[in-house]
Amino acid sequence: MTPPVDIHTAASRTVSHSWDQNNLSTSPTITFQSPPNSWGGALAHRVAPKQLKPFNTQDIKILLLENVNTTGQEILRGQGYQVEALKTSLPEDQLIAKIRDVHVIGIRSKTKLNERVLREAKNLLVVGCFCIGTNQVDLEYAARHGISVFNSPFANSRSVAELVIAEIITLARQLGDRSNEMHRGTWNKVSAKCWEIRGKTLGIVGYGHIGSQLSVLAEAMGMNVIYYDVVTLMALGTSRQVPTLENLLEEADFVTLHVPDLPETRGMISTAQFEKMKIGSYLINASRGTVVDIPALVKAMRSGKVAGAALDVYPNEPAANGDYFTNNLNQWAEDLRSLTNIILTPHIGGSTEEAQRAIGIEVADALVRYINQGITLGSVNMPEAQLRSLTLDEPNHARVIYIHRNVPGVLRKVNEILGDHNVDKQISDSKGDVAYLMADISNVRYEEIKDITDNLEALSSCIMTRVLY
Ligand SMILES: NC(=O)C1=CN([C@@H]2O[C@H](COP(=O)(O)OP(=O)(O)OC[C@H]3O[C@@H](n4cnc5c(N)ncnc54)[C@H](O)[C@@H]3O)[C@@H](O)[C@H]2O)C=CC1
Ligand SMILES: O=C(O)C(=O)COP(=O)(O)O
Repeated sequence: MTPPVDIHTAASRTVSHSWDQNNLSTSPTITFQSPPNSWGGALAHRVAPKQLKPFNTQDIKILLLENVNTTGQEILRGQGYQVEALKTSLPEDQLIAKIRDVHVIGIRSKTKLNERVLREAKNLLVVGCFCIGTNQVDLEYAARHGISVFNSPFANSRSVAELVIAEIITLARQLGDRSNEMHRGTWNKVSAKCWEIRGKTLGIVGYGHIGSQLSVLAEAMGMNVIYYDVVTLMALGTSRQVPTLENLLEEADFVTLHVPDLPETRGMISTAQFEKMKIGSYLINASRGTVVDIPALVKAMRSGKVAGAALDVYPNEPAANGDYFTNNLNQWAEDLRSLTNIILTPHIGGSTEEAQRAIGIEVADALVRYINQGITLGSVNMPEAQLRSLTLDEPNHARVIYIHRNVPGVLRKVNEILGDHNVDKQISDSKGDVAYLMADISNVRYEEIKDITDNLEALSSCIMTRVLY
């Protein structure tokens, strides 16, 4: 095909991984649509954004796992992308087979995108975590291979906080047990060891989006709130930060965990911590299953040290709904099921209509912005870079995106390559070993785009190059 001179009608692949020469698309002719209005004020501007190519949007293949909300699916389909949406996560081998083919993957908390899986993802540009946690993705490996990762940092925080409030009262009044008894036909009216929550102390471990929201709700119900966090944070209401986890455990009637999955938080609540807790206190974990040593919890509950617990998360969680909560999945599952006053829920902390809709919109918008415009605002593993959109007033402009290793001298070399053009605007930022450069250049002829791409890819620092025009 003879390329036309006008870059607006040009058809050429101008995005590539330096480590993979598989074409993302070989015949793109349709332009991208404009980003949605939900970008918000910061990105809005008066002149209509130009539709950037080179891809036929229908060439962009997206795999959505774990029942991503239809709001998100519709935004992506509205762009013309090919979207396959599955209700469950996939076993690793099936995931590998599918991920080889796609440019974008959307997941929730179950799908593990570890190095083994990502190594096979030769065409992958971007990952959307349609949830808060990103511990299921090897963020560093992804960044080093030019794959940006986005999430929704707080759209389900309120849902988790409300669930925890419900659990505090449910545990204090042994509602789960009374309800189970009634379901079995047993009337068992008791008040022994059933309490009001008014005046009791709630200890929040991790005072971030969820912990701080919970703090406000708990105080409104008359609880005293203390919290422990590795950083010093402003206390909301009359809550109080305590200096150590031990202080919190010794003082709290209810301990609730809201920390991310990190090496330091794994097994954070184990035998030594249960020993510090008050006799007859309660434990709630809606963070990650790795944070609590479950056999130690079982022991603490059998001994009466812990009067009740609510667990929403587990070290191993099944890929789909079904009768999976057995010892085959987690070796202590039957022990947990045999305890009284324990609420076991299947990781539903963020599972409300409101949260899932909001997450769908937020993450899908971020993916569209990244695919169509290269904007990394909100990325959890790339430097955040934003340039205002190219507009129809700028006909022969191109946006150069260069993801590269963060080593000295790169900018000079890139600017030599772009040197024959006027660089209208440029942004460059780094995060650890990876840097992200975006430059809008003017007076670009179609023939020059391939040269620019080839020259950038020839640099030893190159991770991935995209030229949008
Ligand atoms: N059950 C569910 O469905 C959901 C679970 N989650 C989990 O909840 C976690 C917390 O969520 P957010 O509040 O949004 O996170 P966040 O990032 O806003 O807050 C986490 C807080 O934990 C603190 N922290 C980190 N390491 C710590 C340590 N070793 N000791 C004490 N504090 C520590 C941080 O400084 C931060 O203030 C998420 O990472 C996710 O794993 C989130 C949403 C839904
Ligand atoms: O948002 C999170 O981190 C959660 O744990 C919720 O995960 P989910 O979307 O329900 O798989």
